[in-house]
Amino acid sequence: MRAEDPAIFADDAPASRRRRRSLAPLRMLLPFVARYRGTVVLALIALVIAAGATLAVPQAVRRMIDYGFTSDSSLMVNQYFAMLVVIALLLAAASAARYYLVTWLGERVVADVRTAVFDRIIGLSADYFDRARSGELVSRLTADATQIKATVGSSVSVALRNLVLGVGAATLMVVTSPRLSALVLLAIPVIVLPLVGFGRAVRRRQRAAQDTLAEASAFAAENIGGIRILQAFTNEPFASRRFRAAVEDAFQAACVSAAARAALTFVALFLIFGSVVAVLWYGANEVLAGRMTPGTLGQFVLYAVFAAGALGQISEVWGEVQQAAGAAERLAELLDEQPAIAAPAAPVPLPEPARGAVAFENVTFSYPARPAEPALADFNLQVEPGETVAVVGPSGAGKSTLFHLLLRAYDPQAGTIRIDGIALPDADPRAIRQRIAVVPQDTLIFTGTIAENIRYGRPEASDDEVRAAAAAARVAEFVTAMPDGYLTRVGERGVTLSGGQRQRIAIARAILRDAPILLLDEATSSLDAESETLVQQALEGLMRGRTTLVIAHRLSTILSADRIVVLDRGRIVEQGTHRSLTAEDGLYARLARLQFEVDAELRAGHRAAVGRGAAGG
Ligand SMILES: Nc1ncnc2c1ncn2[C@@H]1O[C@H](COP(=O)(O)OP(=O)(O)OP(=O)(O)O)[C@@H](O)[C@H]1O
Repeated sequence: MRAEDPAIFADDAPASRRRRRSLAPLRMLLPFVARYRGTVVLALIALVIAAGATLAVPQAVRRMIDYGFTSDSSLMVNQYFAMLVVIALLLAAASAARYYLVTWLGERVVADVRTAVFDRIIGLSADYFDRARSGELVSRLTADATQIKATVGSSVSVALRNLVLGVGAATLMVVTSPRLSALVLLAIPVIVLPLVGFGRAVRRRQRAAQDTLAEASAFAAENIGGIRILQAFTNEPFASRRFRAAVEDAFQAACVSAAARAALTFVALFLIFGSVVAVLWYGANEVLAGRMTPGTLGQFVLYAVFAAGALGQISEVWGEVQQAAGAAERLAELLDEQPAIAAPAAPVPLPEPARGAVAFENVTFSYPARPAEPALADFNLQVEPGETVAVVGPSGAGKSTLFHLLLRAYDPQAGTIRIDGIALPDADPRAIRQRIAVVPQDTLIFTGTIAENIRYGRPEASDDEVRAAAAAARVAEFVTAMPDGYLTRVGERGVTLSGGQRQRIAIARAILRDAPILLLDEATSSLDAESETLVQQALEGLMRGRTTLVIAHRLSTILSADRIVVLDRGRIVEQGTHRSLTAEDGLYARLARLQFEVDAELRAGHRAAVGRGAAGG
């Protein structure tokens, strides 16, 4: 989707709204966690020690109440307090260790998940990106992954700690006073049943909140990406309104989710502590009747508070774990995505040395997004090694589609495409792409230095090779005038460079890549005469000795091509040289009259003006 048509946003539903109730999606994390078994075991040990130390506290408290205060010997009191200090020390050390280990695990796992998801995304083929929205993918990599970090790095450990503590406290409650415990047992269904119901509602609302947030992120990413177009169309108020609406939706969804969670917390805390008060009241009467010591009641109440607190905390993090299950599901969907185009089990190696022969044989292809409309129909074209073929034709004729198919972004539904005699599906797509250099119409410039941007053509190239490519592509001409030379930083997408400069960087990349086949999509944006001459010279250097398919927009390119192929609606309608095709007076002649001659006239006019200016100066 393009930045200039944000209206499409409104019609887009989020990629998936499947609702699942279970925690099963969290299973995807198992292989990631299993890599760090040692840490998991250490964390569990720390967890059990901390829980054990906590559970020892009420024992010490009972002794203190029953014997400590009544005994004449102050030695006993000292002993119990010393015991409490040791317990506190153990508790503190084990809790700190558990905190560190579990946080480490959370950070580690989420780093691994992020890397795995990113690797998977960049390995997917073009048809996936025809459907997907980059903003939403980024939101999954950031927001969803963070959610999982919170879960693995804290919620799960809180839940586990409270589970151990809760079970331990409950057992010790029974040991301390079976009668009071029976009373508590009666209260449990009263507590648990409403919690389960509320938990479901919370989960549903949280996934909704997360989905709306991803919507807002996708919208922001698209519009910031296309900020210049957005501003040029003065669509700021419109975009602002749309974003505000998306953010408000996210806010509303978050509020609903928070309200549900607040209600859950209210119900949980009130029911739990209400029950404790009831039990305490009963126990107090038992003590007054002399059926129980005050220390035992104190111990029981402490265990009950621990058990209740544990249950309360579990109910609180339960929502977070549910939320993480939603996030894990979204990431698992990405990890399960299979690229439509992958290397065969036993790829056929491309012949060495490369010759650069290209053949389209009876190729019929329609884009997956538009299956009824063939972009190429029964298309045949043989390009000899070293030959330059100019492809011309009206907009939408299928010119760029030829490039997509050669690069194996898509597979045709019928026919075969060969490079050096090997059918593309038989080879490794990466091996094919390594034989091809692309100079696109719009050069993608990354944030970084000019040298880094050129090196994109072949990351392992040496500094000298980068410099040589830059010189051949006439990049050197403008780089030497820049304050930091090749180390000058260019803004995101090259906003600090002119169109001609960006094109020359693209050419330098292709020169550095040094591939036998060159796919050149000439820029339509007109350059001034001087830039154009420089770009033209750079291109001539690049095309020499390579098989070149060029989507041509300039007369000079067409005149220097060995052959011109005229495409219309996915078929070749004419072939020949400029001279023969002009004589035919068909589609080419019409296009040439409309486009190329106008170009030539403009240039002639421009040169005359420059000449006059020079003469006058
Ligand atoms: N990713 C895509 N999904 C669906 N249809 C597509 C896709 N890309 C191109 N098309 C359609 O395929 C047809 C051929 O497009 P192609 O980009 O090859 O034309 P072109 O000759 O390069 O046009 P232009 O000169 O305007 O760039 C067009 O009808 C176009 O709308």
